[in-house]
Amino acid sequence: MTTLHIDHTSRWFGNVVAVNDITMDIGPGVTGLLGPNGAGKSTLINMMGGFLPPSTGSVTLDGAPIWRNQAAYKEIGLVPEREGMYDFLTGWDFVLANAELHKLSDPAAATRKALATVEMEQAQDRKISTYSKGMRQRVKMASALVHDPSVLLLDEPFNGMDPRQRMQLMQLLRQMGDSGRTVLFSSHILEEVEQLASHIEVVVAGRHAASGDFRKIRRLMTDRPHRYLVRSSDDRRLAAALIADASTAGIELDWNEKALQIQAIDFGRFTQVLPRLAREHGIRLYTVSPSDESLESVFSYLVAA
Ligand SMILES: Nc1ncnc2c1ncn2[C@@H]1O[C@H](COP(=O)(O)OP(=O)(O)OP(=O)(O)O)[C@@H](O)[C@H]1O
Repeated sequence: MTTLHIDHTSRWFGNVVAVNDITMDIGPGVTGLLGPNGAGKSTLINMMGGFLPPSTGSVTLDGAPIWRNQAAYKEIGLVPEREGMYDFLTGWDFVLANAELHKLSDPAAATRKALATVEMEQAQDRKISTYSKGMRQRVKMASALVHDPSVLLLDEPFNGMDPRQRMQLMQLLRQMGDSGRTVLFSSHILEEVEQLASHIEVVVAGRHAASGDFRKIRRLMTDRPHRYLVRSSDDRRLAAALIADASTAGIELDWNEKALQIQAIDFGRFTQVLPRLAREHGIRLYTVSPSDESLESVFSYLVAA
């Protein structure tokens, strides 16, 4: 078993609280760390990878603190988000350098194996400066895998990849999860996480917002109250008819937009009731549009829940 345990962990930078009292366990298989930009995902991953100490709380691997623990570093591979690499090196040299840093007994053999795992043998002797985004990502991956770690952490690994590269990486991560490794990757895209992760942890504004399989997270996100902006031929009459219905929790007249702002608590029912009531009262609907569909608002709802 290889389990990361994050226990009441916070991390701040000056006045900025990047991670705020988070507790979670990450075990074998593929876990998705989902959250909008600035949620604290990279900070969490850097603490799990031993690149950053927590300000308070603890981050451990099978019970042992990770920060400045060489034994733990041998078990962990980290693929960072940043693009900065040594462009003048070849892919081979880049991965070999990491194998040597880990003081592996046969660095060349380990490098060969890692580059084969990510199918980069063909391009291994080219300079990194000539690589595409996907190739760079794969070489970073090989470098993180060269010491055969049981925990693999990836920060936004799918950013900027084309669909084919994305599928290849998903397949590789799935295989690693199936083979008993602990694989954690961060993303701000729910669909990406759904496709790959058997378990999802959601963080928002430095806090832990939800955890579960994708069905649970999807349900949490679609069951939330929805806000709609509605324009019609008779907003006042429509508001009076709607407020009597249980699907609606609140209605405001928005003077700027010259429209109704409607808070629907039963999404399914509301989408049926609105056109029916409009028809019954002879009201024409001009606009019906969600006014809070941004990922941020969905995430904020999860935090408040
Ligand atoms: N070294 C640092 N110094 C100061 N502030 C930092 C530092 N690292 C992160 N932060 C701040 O901490 C917060 C969380 O950042 P973090 O990079 O962990 O989030 P993220 O979820 O990975 O977002 P993104 O996907 O945009 O990188 C942000 O407000 C960020 O500006």
